[in-house]
Amino acid sequence: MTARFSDKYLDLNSVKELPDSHAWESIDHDLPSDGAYKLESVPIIDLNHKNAMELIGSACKTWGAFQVVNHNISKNLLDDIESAGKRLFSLPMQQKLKAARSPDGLSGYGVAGISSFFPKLMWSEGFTISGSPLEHARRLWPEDYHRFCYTIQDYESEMNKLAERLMWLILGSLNITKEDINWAGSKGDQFQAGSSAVLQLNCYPACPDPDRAMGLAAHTDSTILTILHQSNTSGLQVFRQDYGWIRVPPQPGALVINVGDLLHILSNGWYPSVLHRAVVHRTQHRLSIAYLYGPPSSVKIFPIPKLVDNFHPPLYRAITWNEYLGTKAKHFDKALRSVLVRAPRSEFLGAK
Ligand SMILES: C=C1C[C@]23C[C@H]1CC[C@H]2[C@@]12CCC[C@@](C)(C(=O)O1)[C@H]2[C@@H]3C(=O)O
Ligand SMILES: O=C(O)CCC(=O)C(=O)O
Ligand SMILES: [Fe+2]
Repeated sequence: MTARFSDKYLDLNSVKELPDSHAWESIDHDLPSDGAYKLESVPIIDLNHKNAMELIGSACKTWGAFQVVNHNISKNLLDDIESAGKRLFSLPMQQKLKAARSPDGLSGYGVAGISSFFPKLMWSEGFTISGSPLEHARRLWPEDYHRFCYTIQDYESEMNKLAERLMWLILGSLNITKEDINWAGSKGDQFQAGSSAVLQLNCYPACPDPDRAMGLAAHTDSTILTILHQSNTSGLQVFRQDYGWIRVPPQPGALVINVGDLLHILSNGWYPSVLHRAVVHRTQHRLSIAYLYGPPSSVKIFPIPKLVDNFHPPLYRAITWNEYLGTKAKHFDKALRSVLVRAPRSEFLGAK
């Protein structure tokens, strides 16, 4: 079912009643923490802690996500990127549409790419930046596009350093060192060279009927890891087996780290990618900025040989980030399964 153009580009900020195009059926809003017992949320890890690596390893295994503090990203930069996002989303709709994402492109303004897999539209707007933001920024602010571009550049370069540091901490917790991965190089310079990250700005306007609306539907990220900066408004939830949806409360200055599908493959299934979603509010709007970090786009990703032995055969075949994004665009939540080496047993094939 495809939504009409007018639904897809509805100005959510001016809608007084939830339209049918955005009204979801049966959203599971019952959180275990609302009930009789409280389950804590993803751990908050101090990167200066002497056991940071072990703490991160155990968070990746049990949650597939954690928050970090003492990450060395300045408050100024976090505030700047948030203001840049606010400035963008508060532009009039006809201005934002000048930078609309083209049907076959990654970059630009529009609904989340995964929208086509759901019968209803999400209560959010997105702006995706892959490569230089110049062309789109010029269309948004013909007179004053530099400021936006500088902020994006600063933010991406700081995030790249943090993402790399986190990747080595995560892999380190599995006893993997820089010598075990040739594409990342001992200096990690290939990562710098290949444009290997995408920046996603998400805006969730206040919603007249939040219980029947979905900000961003449940998904895993097609990345090695994602660094998420959520403004001081709640909304992010992660799914934990046997418990259900758990809130990830905003913690001032902390960044949320998600394990993505490519790390799931690299770790041969030791660190599963985390299913997550964003819900919306009646009165508060919310902004989030996701730094989606991956390998150079044409490097083959496969289970790290050190993690493979007779008892742990490789679960996934080799695939590049580019190929994986194509697979995700086609199979969405069945993408990871389609990269499995062995065909899944028939009972796992599901109805579709
Ligand atoms: C590099 C990426 C990763 C993408 C696709 C492409 C550009 C935009 C990313 C997101 C961002 C929003 C959630 C998501 C699920 C979406 O719809 O677009 C992400 C998706 C993925 O992680 O699969
Ligand atoms: O807004 C959020 O908290 C989640 C965003 C997200 O999952 C994404 O951009 O991939
Ligand atoms: Fe995500």
